[in-house]
Amino acid sequence: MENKFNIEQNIQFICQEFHLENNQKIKDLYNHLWLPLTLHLAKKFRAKSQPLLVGILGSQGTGKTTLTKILKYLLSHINLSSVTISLDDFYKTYAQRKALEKFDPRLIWRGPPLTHDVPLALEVLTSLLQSQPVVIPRFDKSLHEGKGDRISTSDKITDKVDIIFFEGWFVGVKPIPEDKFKNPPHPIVTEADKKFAQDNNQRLKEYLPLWELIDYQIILYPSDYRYSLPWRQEAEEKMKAQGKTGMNEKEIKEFVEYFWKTLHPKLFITPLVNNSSKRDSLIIKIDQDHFCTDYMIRNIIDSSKNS
Ligand SMILES: Nc1ncnc2c1ncn2[C@@H]1O[C@H](COP(=O)(O)OP(=O)(O)O)[C@@H](O)[C@H]1O
Ligand SMILES: O=C(O)[C@H](O)COP(=O)(O)O
Repeated sequence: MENKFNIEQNIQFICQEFHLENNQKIKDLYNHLWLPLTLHLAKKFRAKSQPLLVGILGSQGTGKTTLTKILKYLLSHINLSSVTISLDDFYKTYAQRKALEKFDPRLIWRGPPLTHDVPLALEVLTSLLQSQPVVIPRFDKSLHEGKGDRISTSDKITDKVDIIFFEGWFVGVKPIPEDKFKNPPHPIVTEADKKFAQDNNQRLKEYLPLWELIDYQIILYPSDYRYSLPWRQEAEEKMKAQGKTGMNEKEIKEFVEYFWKTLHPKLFITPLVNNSSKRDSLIIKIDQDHFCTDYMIRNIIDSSKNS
C-alpha cells in the first residue's frame, strides 16, 4: 500500500500547501507519524466498516488543523474520503454569545463550555456517522475584531464519508473530581478563578454524549502547555498576513490565559494522557517546534504498515 505514496512529492506538497519548512524534521514526521497514522486510521475504518469518528484533542496552537489537513490529503491517496469538523464550528453565533454574556458575565470570550451549540454538534456528527446528508456550520474567527462568528457559507455533505475528524481544544475532555481544584495551577489564582474553573468542570457534562461518539482519540500533548501563547501569536500573525483582522498581542495573551483558567491543561489533559489505553487512543508528544519527540509512536502504529 505504501507505494501509493510518493514520499518526496507528498512532502513537497504538504510543505507548500500548509506553509511548513521542508527539512529533515518534516521528513521524519512524514515517515514516523503522518504516514503510519494514515494507515492505522485506514485499518481502523476497515475494521469498523462504517464511518470512523476520530477525535483530535490539543490545546491552542498544538497543530490540530495542520495535522488533520495532512491526514486528509494522505487518506485520499488510498481512496478514503474524510471531512474535518472543528469544535469551533459549533460555537454559538456572535449574537447568541452576547446574550450568554448577560447570563454569565465571565463568558467574555468564546471557548468555555456553554459557548458551543452542543445539540447541533450531536445532530451533525450523528448524521455523518449514519451517512445521512448534512450541513456543517462553519465559524470565522476573524470576524468582530477576532471574537468570531458563524458564517453563512456552510458545507453541505451529501456523499458518504469514511473518516470524520473532529478536532478541538477540549474534544474528549471529561469532568474531574472536585478535590483537584484545591491547589490549582497558575493562572487560576483568585477564589473567583477557582469558582470559574469549577463551574466549567460541571458544564463539561453537557459534552459527554458527544465524546461518546468518538471511535479513536488522538491527543497532541506539548512538553509545556505554555507554548500555546507563542503558537497562538504565530497563528494570529498568519491570519493577519492573509488580510484578515485578528487580536492584538495583549488580547492574545488574555485569550490564552482565559483558556487556561477555563479548563487548565494540567488538570484536564494530563490525566487523559496518563490514563489512555493504546487500543483506542494515540498520544503525540510534541516540542515547541511541533516536532514529535516520542518515537514510541512507531511501536503503537507500526503494525498498520503491514496491512
Ligand atoms: N508539524 C508542524 N511543524 C511546524 N509548524 C507547525 C506544525 N503543525 C502546526 N504548525 C504551525 O503551528 C501553528 C498552529 O497550528 P494549527 O494547526 O493552526 O494549530 P491548532 O489548530 O491546534 O490551533 C500554525 O502556525 C502552523 O503552521
Ligand atoms: O476559539 C479558538 O480560537 C479555539 O478554540 C482555540 O484555538 P485553537 O484553534 O488554536 O485551538
